[in-house]
Amino acid sequence: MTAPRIGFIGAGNMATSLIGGMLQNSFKAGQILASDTSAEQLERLHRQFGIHTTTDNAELARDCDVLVLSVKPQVMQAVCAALPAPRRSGQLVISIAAGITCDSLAAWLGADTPLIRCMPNTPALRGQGVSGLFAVPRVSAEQRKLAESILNAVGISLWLEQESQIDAVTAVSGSGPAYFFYLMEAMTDAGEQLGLPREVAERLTLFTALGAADMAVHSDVDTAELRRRVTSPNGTTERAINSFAADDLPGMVARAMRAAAERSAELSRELA
Ligand SMILES: NC(=O)C1=CN([C@@H]2O[C@H](COP(=O)(O)OP(=O)(O)OC[C@H]3O[C@@H](n4cnc5c(N)ncnc54)[C@H](O)[C@@H]3O)[C@@H](O)[C@H]2O)C=CC1
Ligand SMILES: O=C(O)[C@@H]1CCC=N1
Repeated sequence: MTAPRIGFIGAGNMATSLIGGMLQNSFKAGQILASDTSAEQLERLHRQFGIHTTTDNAELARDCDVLVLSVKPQVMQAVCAALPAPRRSGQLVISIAAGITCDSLAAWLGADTPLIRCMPNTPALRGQGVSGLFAVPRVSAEQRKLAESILNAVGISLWLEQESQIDAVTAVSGSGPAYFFYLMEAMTDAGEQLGLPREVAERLTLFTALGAADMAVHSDVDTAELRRRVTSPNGTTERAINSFAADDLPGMVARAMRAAAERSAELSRELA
């Protein structure tokens, strides 16, 4: 069987992360195509990855076995409406856009389109991505496997039973890297305020984050227990954790993630 051709419509941050991760895995540059309105963005991608690029979205729709719709939610309807119809038989469409429902995509692309909604995240670039996937019933087992092969090349993927769960996935892992980056920014700033050179504070912060995440992923015990093991009675960590608790860190996180999930659902209504 010839390698499936995968076309990314919208070649921005997330598409770049996915393409970069795929090329470090089993995918070849010759089977990946990307289109974008920005010639500059395409030139960068072509130089970086050696993939075929074009400003013509329709070319990808004609040539590819899988279309990955990776434009911003606000332009998705116009992008879908401008694609040629009917498309290749059996062509799978994967949308990674926050908040765009399968019903909307089916209305814009045709009711018989095999559709998968996916919420990836940018660590895909390093093969450390995590994605939630939801397929409409008309997607075949083979097409599900094809989607998995793309997302598993850049990390891990989890299938969802209900489409509405994508809002929660967006709040947890889609937006999640930004929360950790924000915490790392704050820890670096605080380390500098405590008298460390900025580069030293940053290095300490980043490797602590990496080490903690790696330990948690490979641990037999949960993160609460791992936290307890760092926290000596009446020691330094206890003071810091008590300070976080007094400022209601868990409540802050819950409110922020609720806001993200609500925004995802709101986008679905706004852009339907
Ligand atoms: N950035 C992230 O961490 C994540 C983003 N997403 C989703 O991925 C999608 C893309 O997000 P980003 O990559 O962050 O945005 P981005 O702005 O970096 O990329 C979007 C690209 O689409 C291009 N574009 C605009 N109009 C176009 C058109 N008519 N035809 C072809 N290309 C066009 C833009 O020039 C841009 O390069 C969004 O729908 C977002 O919800 C999903 C998960 C994570
Ligand atoms: O902020 C956003 O809307 C997109 C979706 C998840 C991450 N970035």
